Amino acid sequence: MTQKIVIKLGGNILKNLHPDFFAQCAQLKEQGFSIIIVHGGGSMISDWAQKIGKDAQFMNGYRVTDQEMLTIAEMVLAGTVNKQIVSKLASIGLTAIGLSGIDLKLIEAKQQNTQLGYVGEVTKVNISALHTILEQGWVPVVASLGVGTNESHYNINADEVASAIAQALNASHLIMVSDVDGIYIKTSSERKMLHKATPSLVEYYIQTGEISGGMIPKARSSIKALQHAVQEVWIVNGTKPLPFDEELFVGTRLHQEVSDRVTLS
Ligand SMILES: Nc1ncnc2c1ncn2[C@@H]1O[C@H](COP(=O)(O)OP(=O)(O)O)[C@@H](O)[C@H]1O
Ligand SMILES: CC(=O)N[C@@H](CCC(=O)OP(=O)(O)O)C(=O)O
Repeated sequence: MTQKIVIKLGGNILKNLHPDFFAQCAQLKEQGFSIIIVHGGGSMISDWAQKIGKDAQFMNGYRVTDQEMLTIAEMVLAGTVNKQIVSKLASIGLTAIGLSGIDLKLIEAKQQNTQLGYVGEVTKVNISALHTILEQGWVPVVASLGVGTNESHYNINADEVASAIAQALNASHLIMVSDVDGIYIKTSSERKMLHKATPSLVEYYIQTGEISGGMIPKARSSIKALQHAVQEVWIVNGTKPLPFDEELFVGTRLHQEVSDRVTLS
């Protein structure tokens, strides 16, 4: 079976993605990997909300989403952002199909927390729909929305959608492309990048408050993916080329606890 790589694109990085990013996606496909792109667009949702005089409000990295904000999120994520990425992939010769988690009921969800309104957490990924798309050799580009029972729609953190898809597809890698080099940790005298870490270390830094804001859902989603057979999660800066050369790796590389590792002989 072909190995799968899930690539998550954060909203902040979309305007400043390294010019080679899409060509690198094409190279992965040429090398025989299936790739799945999941995207957010948090900063664009906030910009459009502001245009109609609506302030963005967050709790632990999640956007408080009332009906009006959900509508903005749907327009921005499934509309402009999704189609921009599809067009970029098409421009380098890949056949990309843009979907939101609502299409094909790709992402089923339930309300995460009543205080957040229409924010969902993933309950199910429609794997057979994704397999059908991948079997065509197409690249699915998934906007982070979900559908609940009674057809309600939800705004879902894109890191969580990417992680759920990586888990469901048994992806080998989940690559979180963000606007920071990786996870930074403050020591008494300096701010250092965490180059390699296990889930328990990441959880520790969430508890100490070193990891905060939007990095909390990213870190927790990464931990979940690793607990479900994803071999590695990378948190990398999208202004730089994807670091496929191990020697030149820049970013945070998260791997399973040593005792959890499955060795293939
Ligand atoms: N320990 C940390 N290391 C790096 N970034 C952190 C850390 N704690 C909080 N952050 C914040 O998390 C942000 C990344 O999360 P987010 O903005 O949601 O990214 P994305 O849009 O790529 O999903 C960083 O820009 C930074 O402001
Ligand atoms: C519930 C929730 O917070 N949803 C996110 C969905 C977009 C997202 O995750 O975008 P980034 O990847 O750019 O952060 C939001 O509304 O901002």
